[in-house]
Amino acid sequence: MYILAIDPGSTSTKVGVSHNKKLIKNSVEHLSDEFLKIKNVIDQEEIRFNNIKQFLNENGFGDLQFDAVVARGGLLKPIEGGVYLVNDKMLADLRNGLNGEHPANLGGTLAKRFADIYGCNAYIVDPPVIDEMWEIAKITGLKDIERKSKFHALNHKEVARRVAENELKKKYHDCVLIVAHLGGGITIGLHKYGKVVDVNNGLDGDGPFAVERAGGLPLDGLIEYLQQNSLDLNQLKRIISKEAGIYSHLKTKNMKEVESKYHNDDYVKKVVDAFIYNIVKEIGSLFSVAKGDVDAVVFTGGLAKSEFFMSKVKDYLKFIDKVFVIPGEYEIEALVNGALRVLKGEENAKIYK
Ligand SMILES: Nc1ncnc2c1ncn2[C@@H]1O[C@H](COP(=O)(O)OP(=O)(O)O)[C@@H](O)[C@H]1O
Ligand SMILES: CCCC(=O)OP(=O)(O)O
Repeated sequence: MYILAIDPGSTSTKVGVSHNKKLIKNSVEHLSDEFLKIKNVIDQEEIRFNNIKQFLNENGFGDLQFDAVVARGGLLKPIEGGVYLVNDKMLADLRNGLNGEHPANLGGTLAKRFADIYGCNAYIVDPPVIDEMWEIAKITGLKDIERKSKFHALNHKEVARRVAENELKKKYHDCVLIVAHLGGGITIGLHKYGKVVDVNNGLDGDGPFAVERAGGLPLDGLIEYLQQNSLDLNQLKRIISKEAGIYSHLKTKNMKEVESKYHNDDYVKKVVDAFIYNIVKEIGSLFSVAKGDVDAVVFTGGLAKSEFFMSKVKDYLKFIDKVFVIPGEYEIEALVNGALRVLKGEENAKIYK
């Protein structure tokens, strides 16, 4: 069976072509001035579609007859985890940015365009809005405001399954894990018996600050900041999700560069130490609500590739028996596996309503 997997990021789209347990992965870069000028994510669809098509043609995949096209889904309404058929309702919600703006909104629309060419189905798997959160974890100190589940669900679930099966020799559904995805955004979630029962919203200002994201902010400071800088809400949202975090302090999103300056620049050291402090604080809070009954803590994402950052967090976590590092992300693998489960009849595709 041939499967095409599509995972849109901010300036690239990761593409996977899978056939009989072989997987070829590549990152298709969108670097044209025309692309970089586009303000709304959803308006990037045409360029991304053409770039992916060009990649398939140039790499000998142009004539393949795919059996399914599968993509990282976007900011839909909150739904349970699983594989979903891309339908008209989903396409409309993705195009309208129902629950926010994110490159993953293009996953479903691109998958559908390619699937229509091959005459097969398009699917999404575990989009960032899957919501398995305990009700207690959603209640905040203001009646009308609820915490939302928006996280790197696809990679969280895949690495959690891998650690459960390969390291702990248990089923994912029998484990309690704290998974920390450390990338441009950071999400740290408590996986209890197969469900992500508490996790910080990695996009909109919750949890630890990340490479480009603000995380939770003191409200009085935020109100003053909004007034002093005369910002409208869209500008504020952009700052919180793209121009905050490490970037707001150090004016770079390249954490290798940050790492190289740590020992020679006092301000870099101060910010990085605070960055690590906030990550382990979030892990500690989940450890507490799990009453300390945790099989393992798992680190993943781009920053988990760095021995420097990993040794700093591990230094705080000496009280936890098992800490695993699964560097990078396994989103393409998770997409292919999801589509295969449906094609083999092991799982039914859910219908988005
Ligand atoms: N080997 C490494 N050492 C330190 N930082 C790294 C390394 N590899 C990637 N990063 C950092 O990880 C971040 C990107 O992580 P990634 O999970 O790829 O993010 P995203 O998918 O959110 O863009 C960047 O800030 C990048 O500089
Ligand atoms: C937290 C929701 C998904 C997300 O933020 O993904 P990226 O960090 O890859 O933008």
